[in-house]
Amino acid sequence: MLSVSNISISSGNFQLNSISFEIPDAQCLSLMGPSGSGKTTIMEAICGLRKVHEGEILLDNHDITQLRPCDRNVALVPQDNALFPHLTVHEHLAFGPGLQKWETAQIQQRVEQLATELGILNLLDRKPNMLSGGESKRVALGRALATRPRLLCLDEALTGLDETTHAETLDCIKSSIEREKITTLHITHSQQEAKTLASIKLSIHDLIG
Ligand SMILES: Nc1ncnc2c1ncn2[C@@H]1O[C@H](COP(=O)(O)OP(=O)(O)OP(=O)(O)O)[C@@H](O)[C@H]1O
Repeated sequence: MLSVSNISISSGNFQLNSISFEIPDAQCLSLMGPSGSGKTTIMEAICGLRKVHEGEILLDNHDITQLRPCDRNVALVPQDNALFPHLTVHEHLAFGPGLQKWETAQIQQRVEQLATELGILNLLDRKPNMLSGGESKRVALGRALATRPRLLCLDEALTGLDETTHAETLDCIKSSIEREKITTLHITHSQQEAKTLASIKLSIHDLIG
């Protein structure tokens, strides 16, 4: 469960105060609202990429408010995927488990499991410049899920895909979230995405009053 209590965050002159919300275990919350209203700022604070001046963020009752991003057990899929140009798909999926020093056999098992579930088993030797938009998104999702984080953050993760790929990738994300039983924070402008993924829908206006 994610519990955000009365946090204050700033980006330059932009300031958000007293932001509070909860996401129960294994549920997906879709956060919606106009451009520039602060959705990404909130997500970045939860990921540890932005300083929280007041309040606290609890993940499974563990206070992560001031932890380093890598110590939070939180994974992010950014809008542009941020894949590593020099790494293969296999290396992307193995990246997090490798950093956490998993045993080689465990890493291989997890890579094969995710690649199978995400439908990218045939792409394991490719680098990002040889992937389509939908394939790149699946790789970014696989990399995010690899270490079995406690929270998945999807920041407008499906923007820019054509209609068919969008629908297929949305289904793929929904299946992954359900299979992995992962608590998810999803930022979107799309009612359709929210309807498909979310058990809780929240407008940023509900948070800032
Ligand atoms: N590094 C920064 N320095 C100054 N202002 C910033 C910085 N990052 C974001 N902002 C400002 O903070 C505000 C909130 O931005 P944020 O990206 O959180 O909005 P958003 O709701 O996610 O928007 P969008 O839907 O367009 O992605 C905006 O006014 C933006 O200009």
